[in-house]
Formats: sequence, C-alpha cells, structure tokens
Amino acid sequence: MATGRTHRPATRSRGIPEATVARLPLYLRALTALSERSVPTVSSEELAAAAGVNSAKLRKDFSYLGSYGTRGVGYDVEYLVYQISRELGLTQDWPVVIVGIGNLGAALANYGGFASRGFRVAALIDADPAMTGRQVAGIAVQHSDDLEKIISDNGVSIGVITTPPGVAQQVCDRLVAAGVTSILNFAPTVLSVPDGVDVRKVDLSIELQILAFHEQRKAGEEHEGTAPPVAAHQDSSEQGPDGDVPAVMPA
Ligand SMILES: NC(=O)c1ccc[n+]([C@@H]2O[C@H](COP(=O)([O-])OP(=O)(O)OC[C@H]3O[C@@H](n4cnc5c(N)ncnc54)[C@H](O)[C@@H]3O)[C@@H](O)[C@H]2O)c1
Repeated sequence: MATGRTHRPATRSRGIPEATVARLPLYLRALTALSERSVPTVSSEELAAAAGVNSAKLRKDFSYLGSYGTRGVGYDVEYLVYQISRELGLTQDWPVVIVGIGNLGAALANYGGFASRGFRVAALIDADPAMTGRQVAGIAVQHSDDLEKIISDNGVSIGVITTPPGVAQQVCDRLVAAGVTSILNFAPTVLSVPDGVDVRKVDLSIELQILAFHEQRKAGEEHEGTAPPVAAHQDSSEQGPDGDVPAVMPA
C-alpha cells in the first residue's frame, strides 16, 4: 500500500519491469494462502483472480521469472512461492529500523506479519528521552542520538519513518548518511533522497480520499437512477501498476 518511486529505470537490471516487480507481492500473498491450504498447483486464471490481476498479465509477469507452468496442470504453488520470494529478496533476513515510536511506530513494531515475511525489526529509535529503554514489542527503544551507530551495528538497509512530518526529512537524511538505501515513509511529507535510494510512501488518507471519490460518484449515480460501474467496487489496495492502480503514492 505504498508507492514507490524513485531514481530507478522502468526496467530493473535483470530485465524485470518495475510494474511486474510491484505485482510480485500480490502473487506471493495469493500463493502463500494456497500453500497454507496445501493446494499443489494453480491455473493462471485462478491465481490471477486471487491476486486481482488479469491472467494474460500474470502469464507475462511469470515469463520474466522463467516460469511458464504446465499445460493442463498449471503452476506448481510451492515452486512459485520460492521463485517469487527469491526474486523479491525475501529468502534472506532484512533487518529494519523504525524511527518514531509513537502511536504508529509502536503499532508497526507490534505487527507480527513482518517477521513471517523476512523482515526483522532490529531496532526502535525515538528522540524522546522518556522513551529510551522502554520496551515496545519486546525491544528496548533507543535514543535517536545513536541512530548512526544503531544502523551500522545492525547492518540495516531498510528504515521506516513514523515521526512527525516536520522532522521526517532530517531523519531521512541521517538514515541515508548512515547507509540506509530503502525507506518506507509514513509521514505526510515528500522526501528528497539521492540516487540509489528507494522511497515508498504510505498514506491511508489518500486511500480514504479515493474511496470518498467513489462514494460520491455512486451517490450521484443512484440519484440519477443508474447502477454504479463495476470499477467503482474495485479494491484499489489489491491492485498494482499498469492499469492496476497502486494503493500508494509516489514519495
Ligand atoms: N501514512 C499513514 O497512513 C499514517 C497514518 C497515521 C499517522 N501517520 C503519520 O505517522 C507519523 C506518526 O504518527 P503518530 O500518530 O504515531 O505520532 P506520535 O506523535 O504518536 O509519534 C511520533 C513519535 O516520533 C518521535 N519523534 C519526534 N521527532 C523525532 C526525531 N527527530 N527522531 C526520532 N523520533 C522522533 C516522537 O517522540 C514520537 O514518539 C505522523 O507523521 C503521522 O502524520 C501516517
């Protein structure tokens, strides 16, 4: 649910388009659900429906992975889970720091879903001295004065910013100077980063505004006595680029 951007070409060095990369997590989520139900194989149509993507697009995406499925049988679920996880770099553990341990930062730290997807919360950082040493999700909060040392000691390359917007750029600059090359920004501010640093921005209020737009349109159509179009019911959070609207906005 966040968007991406930044100083990257539309096609990655290994030849996989960014739009395909953005859909891989959708396939992985659908495949993981099948795997948990011990479903051995899946057709492109079934998987496309589960991921909310058109099946021709799915087959094209999988061709970039060298995965073509077997006619009449479909795709091997476990093997695809492995292939996509490997492509996304999820077969290794990624230490993540969260900076700004208020309402949102603490909620994210407590979210159990990161670890199961290969992201380990390595450290929690906050500027409030009263927070230092406090346990959140079983991790002691550390003071932001030590941010650079924390990044380097933990070999962190991914930082999550959940500070107030006024300090987000400054926090971002320090994270980048300390070696962080990927940032997930929850603060409602546009971050500037140098080449080679990826920023993805999550903004739930933008999602709500999009829903409000559809609500308004539905209300207008009901008023005119016409049925709302199917598109108005689509779940934008399930969609990716290339006509599938991402649930995130560029940083
Ligand atoms: N993207 C979204 O959908 C979404 C949703 C809710 C909140 N937010 C944003 O997330 C941010 C956090 O919201 P919140 O409700 O948790 O706020 P909060 O006030 O509860 O927490 C902010 C924390 O950041 C810390 N902080 C302040 N300056 C810092 C610095 N320089 N370095 C490290 N820590 C610092 C504060 O001490 C505090 O603990 C805000 O920017 C808010 O607008 C975004």
